[in-house]
Amino acid sequence: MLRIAVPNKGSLSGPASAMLHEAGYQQRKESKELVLVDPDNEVEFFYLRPKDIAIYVSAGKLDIGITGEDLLIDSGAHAESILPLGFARSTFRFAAKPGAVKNLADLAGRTIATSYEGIVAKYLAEQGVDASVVHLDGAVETAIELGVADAIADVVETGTSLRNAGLEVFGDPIMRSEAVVIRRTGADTEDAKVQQFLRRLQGVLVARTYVMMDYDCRAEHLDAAVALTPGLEGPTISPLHSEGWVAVRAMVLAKEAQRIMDDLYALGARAILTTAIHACRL
Ligand SMILES: Nc1ncnc2c1ncn2[C@@H]1O[C@H](COP(=O)(O)OP(=O)(O)OP(=O)(O)O)[C@@H](O)[C@H]1O
Ligand SMILES: O=P(O)(O)OC[C@H]1O[C@H](OP(=O)(O)OP(=O)(O)O)[C@H](O)[C@@H]1O
Ligand SMILES: [Mg+2]
Repeated sequence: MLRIAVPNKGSLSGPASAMLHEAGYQQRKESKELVLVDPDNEVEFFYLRPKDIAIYVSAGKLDIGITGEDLLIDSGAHAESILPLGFARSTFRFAAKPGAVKNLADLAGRTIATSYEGIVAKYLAEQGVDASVVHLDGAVETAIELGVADAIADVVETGTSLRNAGLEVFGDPIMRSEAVVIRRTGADTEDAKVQQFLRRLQGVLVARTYVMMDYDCRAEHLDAAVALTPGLEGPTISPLHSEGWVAVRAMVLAKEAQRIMDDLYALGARAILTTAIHACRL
């Protein structure tokens, strides 16, 4: 049985379970379930606090886990990312009242509130800034107003939380993060079960990113059409019953599909269709 850690709460939890479900795995029906065995797929899921996942995986009892890159770094655990998953994308930044702190050097001798002490302490040490760090569990943006800190370091996605608290970022982003699959550093990822799990998730990522495009075009326009839809290995070309026409089928990036359809139409292609891909193995 492959043993996998899955976030039980917060921003990572819903999208992680949705991705596992799309990859054909059973997922828990209610949020109080802590362990779920999926016998058909020979997988056991452990629903754990996102901050703890890297620590469990590094201890070696769980084969892999899903967590945030920032949480992985913050934990300092002996674990590494093996597959980025494209959700829970965020940056990690310093912020303060406008004008109160202009740059990193201004933080010397000041207090910074954060839920990610590991990341902040490491970054300050690398940058040679001597500041105090105070740990808060969440809603860190309020710490300045309530006099607990001079600045904060927190996850920023849209920036709404900072704006609502009347704060402004300063300095370079400390790091960028997204959800990732992790394993214990140096663990055997050639293991067939781990490889199968990763291929399933990669299949979901591809199915979310690409659509299948079909169209008919005149044989003399085929080269120009194929340049627009090169596919992954190459498009499938089939003869049509009508003399001088061919049918073409290729995967294209979903976000480019409408532009490609316009360009194909302008070339004289017709019956241009796109269909969703539900699952795939490349
Ligand atoms: N608003 C957000 N947008 C995108 N990613 C986010 C956001 N907030 C947190 N994350 C990401 O989610 C992970 C944090 O997960 P975690 O569940 O600990 O925090 P949370 O979503 O803030 O939940 P909680 O309410 O329990 O603090 C990190 O990888 C972080 O980068
Ligand atoms: O830039 P934004 O789009 O506003 O997103 C960032 C905010 O989202 C998360 O907070 P969450 O709602 O999880 O509350 P928390 O601070 O209690 O963790 C994070 O900690 C930031 O506060
Ligand atoms: Mg949070």
